[in-house]
Amino acid sequence: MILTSLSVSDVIGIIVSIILIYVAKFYFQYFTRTNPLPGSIPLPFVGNLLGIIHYGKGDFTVWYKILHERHGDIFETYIGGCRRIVIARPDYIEKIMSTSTQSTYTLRMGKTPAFDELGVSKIGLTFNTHVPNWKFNRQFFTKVILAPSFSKEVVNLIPTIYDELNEYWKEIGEDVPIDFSIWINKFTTEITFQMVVGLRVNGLKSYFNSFVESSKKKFIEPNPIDKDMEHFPQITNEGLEYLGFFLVVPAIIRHTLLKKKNDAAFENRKQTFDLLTKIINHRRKEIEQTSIHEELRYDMLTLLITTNTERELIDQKSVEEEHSKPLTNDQISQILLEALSGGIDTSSNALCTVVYYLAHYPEVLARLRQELDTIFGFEKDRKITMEDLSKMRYAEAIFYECTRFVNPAKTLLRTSTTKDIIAGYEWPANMLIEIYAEGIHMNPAYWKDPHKFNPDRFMKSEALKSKILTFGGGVRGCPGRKIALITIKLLIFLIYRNFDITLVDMNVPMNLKYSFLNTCTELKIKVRPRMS
Ligand code: HEM
Repeated sequence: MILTSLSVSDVIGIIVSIILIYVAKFYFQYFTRTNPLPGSIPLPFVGNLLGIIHYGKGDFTVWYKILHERHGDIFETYIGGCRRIVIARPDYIEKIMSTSTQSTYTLRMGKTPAFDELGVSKIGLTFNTHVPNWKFNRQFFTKVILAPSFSKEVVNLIPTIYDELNEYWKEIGEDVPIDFSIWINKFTTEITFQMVVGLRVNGLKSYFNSFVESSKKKFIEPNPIDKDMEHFPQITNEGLEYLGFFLVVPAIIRHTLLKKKNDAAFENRKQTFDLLTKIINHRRKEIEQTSIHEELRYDMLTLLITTNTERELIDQKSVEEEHSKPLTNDQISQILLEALSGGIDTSSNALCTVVYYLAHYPEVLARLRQELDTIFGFEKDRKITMEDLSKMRYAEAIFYECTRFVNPAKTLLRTSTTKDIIAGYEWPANMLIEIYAEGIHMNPAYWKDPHKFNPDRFMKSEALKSKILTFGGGVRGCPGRKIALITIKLLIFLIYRNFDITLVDMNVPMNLKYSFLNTCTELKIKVRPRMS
C-alpha cells in the first residue's frame, strides 16, 4: 500500500538514506571497538548489501568463501545488520562444540529482534533463546527420539512406505527419466509426518497422479482433519524460507520495500499453526476416547500430548513448576514443527548427494553392494533390524563423505553467554559466532586430499566422525541424528539392493540452491531393477 503511493525519487531517497545510516553505524562501531579481525573494513556495508542481494538465493556464504580465501580461517563480517565472527578451523571450535553441561554456548543466536517479531525466539528448540525453556524442550525431544521403541517404529515404517514408492517406480517404467530430488523429498516427508504426527499426507501418491494418465491415477482419501493437509509440507517448507528471509534482511527493508513478503511470512505462520492445532485437537480427542488400558500409538504427537498427564508414555518429570504441567497447544505445535521441518529436507538432500556421488564413483557403489550383500545375504524379504543397520559401516562412511562435500548446513551459529577467548582474541558476551562448515570440511590442514571423494577416510578413523559437522555438535547439536542415520541407511539399503540408478546426464553438476539449507533442486535419474 505504502509502496504504491511512493514516487521513484522517494524510493531512491529511502535507499540512499538506509545506505548512509548503515555506513555511519558500521564505521562508528568499527572505530570504537577493540579486537578487530581481518575482513572488517570496508566490508560491513558490502557484506550487508550482499546479504540482501543474496536473500532470494539465500546464499550469503558466497561472501564467506571470498573472505576465507583472502583472510584465512577466522574473519569477521556483517550480514543482516549483525556483526559475526566466522571460523573455518576445527581447533578453534572445540570449546564451542563441547557437550559439557557447563558449556556457555547454549545459545544458537542471542537477541534477534527479527525472530522475536516472528515469535520463534521463546518457544521450541532451534531459535529458542530462553535457556531453561530450551533445555526442557530439548530433554523431552531427545528422550522421545532416542527411545528404542521410537526407533523400532521408524524401522518398521520406512519399508512400508518404500513399498509404495517401489510400486510407483515400477509403473512408471525403466526408461523414463524421473526427478529423484522430488520423489525422495515426498518420501522423507511421508516418513516424517507419520513418525511425528501419525498422519499420511499422501504426497507420493499425488505426485504419481500428477503425471500419469487418468486411468492409472490412484484414489486419495480426503484427509479427515482438514482438506488442506495435503499442502501442509509445502506450507512448512515456505516457512523455512521465510526464516532465512528474516535472518538476513534488516527490519527496515522488510517493513518498507519488502513488506508484502514480510506479511506473507506472518500469514504462513498463522496457517501452519492453525493446521497444527487441528491435528493436535483431533489427536487429543482420539486419546480421550481410548480406554486407559489400551496402548496408544507411539508417535511424537502422542508423547507430547500425554506429557505430565496420567497417560504419560515417557517419564519426563520436571522439578520446575512451569514444566510440570501438560504442554499447551502452542508448545506442542512448535516442537512438532521443528521435528517436521528438521528432518525432511536435510535427509532428502543428503540422499540426493549420495545418489549423485555413487553414480560418479562406481567403485564405491560396488563396495557398498558388497557390504549390503554380506549383511543381508540374498534373502530379499528378510525384515531389517537395528543390528543390521549398525553393521552398515561403509554406507555410513559414504553418507558422511557426501555431506563433507555438500553439507546440509553451510554454517552453524553460536552465541556465548559470557565473554570468552577464541583463537587468541577476546570476545564480549553475546558475540555471534558462525562456524563455517564448508570451510572446515575442505580445510587441507585437517583433511588429507580434501577435494578427493574418499569414504574410506571415515572407515580408517572413527574420530573423524566427530570432526565432521553434518549434524553440528555440542549441546545444540542435532537431536535427530540417530533417527536421521537410521532413515538414510535404510533408504540406501532399500534403493541400492533393489535398483540400478543412472544419472540422465553425467556431465551436469549437482543442482543446488542454498536458502537456510543446501537444497538439491533437480536430480534426473533412470531406475531399473538391479542387474548384478
Ligand atoms: C540427515 C538428516 C539431518 C541433518 C543433516 C541434520 C542437521 C542438523 C544440524 C546441522 C543442526 C544444527 C546443529 C548445530 O547447530 O550444532 C540440526 C539441529 C536440529 N535438528 Fe537436525 N538434522 C537432520 C535430521 C533431523 C531430524 C530427523 C530431526 C527430528 C526429527 C531433526 C531435528 C533437529 C532439531 C530440533 C534441531 C535444533 C536443536 C536445538 O537447537 O537444540 N534433525 N540438525
